Amino acid sequence: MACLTPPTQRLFDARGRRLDYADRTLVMGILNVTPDSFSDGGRSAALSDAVTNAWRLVDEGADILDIGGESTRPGHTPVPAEEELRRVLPAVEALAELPVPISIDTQKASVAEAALQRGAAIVNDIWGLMGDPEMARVAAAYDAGVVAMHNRTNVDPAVDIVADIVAFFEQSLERAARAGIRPERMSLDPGIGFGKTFEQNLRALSALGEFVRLGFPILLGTSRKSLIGKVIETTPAERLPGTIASNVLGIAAGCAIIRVHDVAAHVQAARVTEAILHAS
Ligand SMILES: Nc1nc2c(c(=O)[nH]1)N=C(COP(=O)(O)OP(=O)(O)O)CN2
Ligand SMILES: Nc1ccc(C(=O)O)cc1
Repeated sequence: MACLTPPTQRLFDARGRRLDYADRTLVMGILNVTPDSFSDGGRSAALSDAVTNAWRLVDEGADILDIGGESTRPGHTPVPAEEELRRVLPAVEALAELPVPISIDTQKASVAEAALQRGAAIVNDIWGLMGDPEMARVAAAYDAGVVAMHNRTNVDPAVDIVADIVAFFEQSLERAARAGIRPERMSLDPGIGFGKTFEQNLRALSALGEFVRLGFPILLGTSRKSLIGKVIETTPAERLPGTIASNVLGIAAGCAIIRVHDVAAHVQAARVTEAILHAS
């Protein structure tokens, strides 16, 4: 199988924006320019709010800014490409001078390409290059970084989710290799909250070390998600403590990137976690 071999250095390289995760976890700040995202919908839908919130996330210590124009929460209504472009492109353009790389959170190759043309550096695909058939080609053409997230169309409680995630990653890496994407450009994400039962989400979180051992940077996205509300009844706005708990364990397991709404709190949590890990 034409699978990518893992990079030799702990560097995630997106269009020359080198993200070093050897000594510290990278924090990806979430900017949803949507009216309906599950926890921050509407907060950055107006361009002036998007710009203000983006700079705040960077001031708080975000290493990457993830811009999304379609909520993919369970039960979401799909957004046509024209509408998604109308939402994300002004934000990508207005934030081109940001000191951190922009990642475009989209499942559409046309949206990814338009954002890459305007300076985005990373494609964050919730279908791990296995959805839109043009996605891998577009990422390769721009030498973009890629976040390949595991997902499933059907939730199946009987599936061994860890084996399913590893098999999916292998297929994503094969697609990436075929399209000419370099190993240093790839990161993998188990897709917490996507196509999984509550038990499977917990199982995936408890097996992060197995994904880390594949050798590619692992991105973890648990921020304010419903699995936290299932453990302890809370609204999304009340889930920061549970989010931090999951990310601290993710860092201890070797994850390279955490994707979060609450950047300042996670920068502090990450630095303290790393200080303790380095002392041992
Ligand atoms: N790579 C990756 N991408 C993601 C992930 C994730 O875990 N990993 N979670 C999301 C859901 O969170 P968001 O706050 O963006 O919610 P929304 O889908 O309602 O906009 C959206 N995008
Ligand atoms: N896009 C998503 C948004 C939210 C969740 C969740 O709360 O589990 C999952 C996916």
